[in-house]
Amino acid sequence: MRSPFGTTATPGSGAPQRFSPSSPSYDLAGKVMLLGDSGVGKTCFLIHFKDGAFLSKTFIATVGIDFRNKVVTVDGMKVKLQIWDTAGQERFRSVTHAYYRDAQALLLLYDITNKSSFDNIRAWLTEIHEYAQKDVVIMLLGNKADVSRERVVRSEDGETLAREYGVPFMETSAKTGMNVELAFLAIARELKHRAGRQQANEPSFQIHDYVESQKKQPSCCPFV
Ligand SMILES: Nc1nc2c(ncn2[C@@H]2O[C@H](COP(=O)(O)OP(=O)(O)OP(=O)(O)O)[C@@H](O)[C@H]2O)c(=O)[nH]1
Repeated sequence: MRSPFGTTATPGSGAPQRFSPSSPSYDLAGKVMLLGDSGVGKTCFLIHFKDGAFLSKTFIATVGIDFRNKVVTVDGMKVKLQIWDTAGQERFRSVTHAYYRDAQALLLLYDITNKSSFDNIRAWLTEIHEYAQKDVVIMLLGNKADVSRERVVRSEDGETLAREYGVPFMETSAKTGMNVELAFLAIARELKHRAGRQQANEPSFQIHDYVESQKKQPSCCPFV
């Protein structure tokens, strides 16, 4: 039986189990998908998290879907994130829909320098509600926060939209790395929390509070 977190589960128990020493070197695993319009920076976001590097300026649109694994440590627990990078182009949508169903978390990106990528977020959320699990963790990310001169979406607008849908929000930069790791760490902590892996003395985890307390703001926001 497959557990909702991809870990080995005792048949009938339903709960994720700790891996034995002979099993892979992580305690918990989860599937995360990157979604958003073409060109918002999903591939760069993943590459920055995985390799700490920013890809060249050449934009090569993702074809179909691809994934990378990375293990992060949260309070001594190793959480393997299987991160799926989807193609933002409309013509690949039917392919990516098939992958929504067993994702535990979705990072939904728009580009702060591209208004239509922000305007399309509602349509993305409609698709998510149609195809993803009801309790999927969603985080809204306004990417390319490093290019403040070309900003056309105010940070407040991202915050208002996120509040409307009850999801955490932050601005990010796949170029400088601003809030990139934080987004994945917040997801890993939430997965750990949902799997009931809190220590007895740990306070209950609230993803909104965690993101709000940890996120960095862009150094200057001269948007008028
Ligand atoms: N300045 C800046 N440029 C970025 C950032 N993230 C991505 N880019 C650039 O934006 C372009 C598109 O980035 P990708 O990561 O390929 O976009 P994508 O969302 O994966 O696009 P699809 O694969 O078509 O869905 C590339 O030229 C990147 O170099 C960022 O945070 N800041």
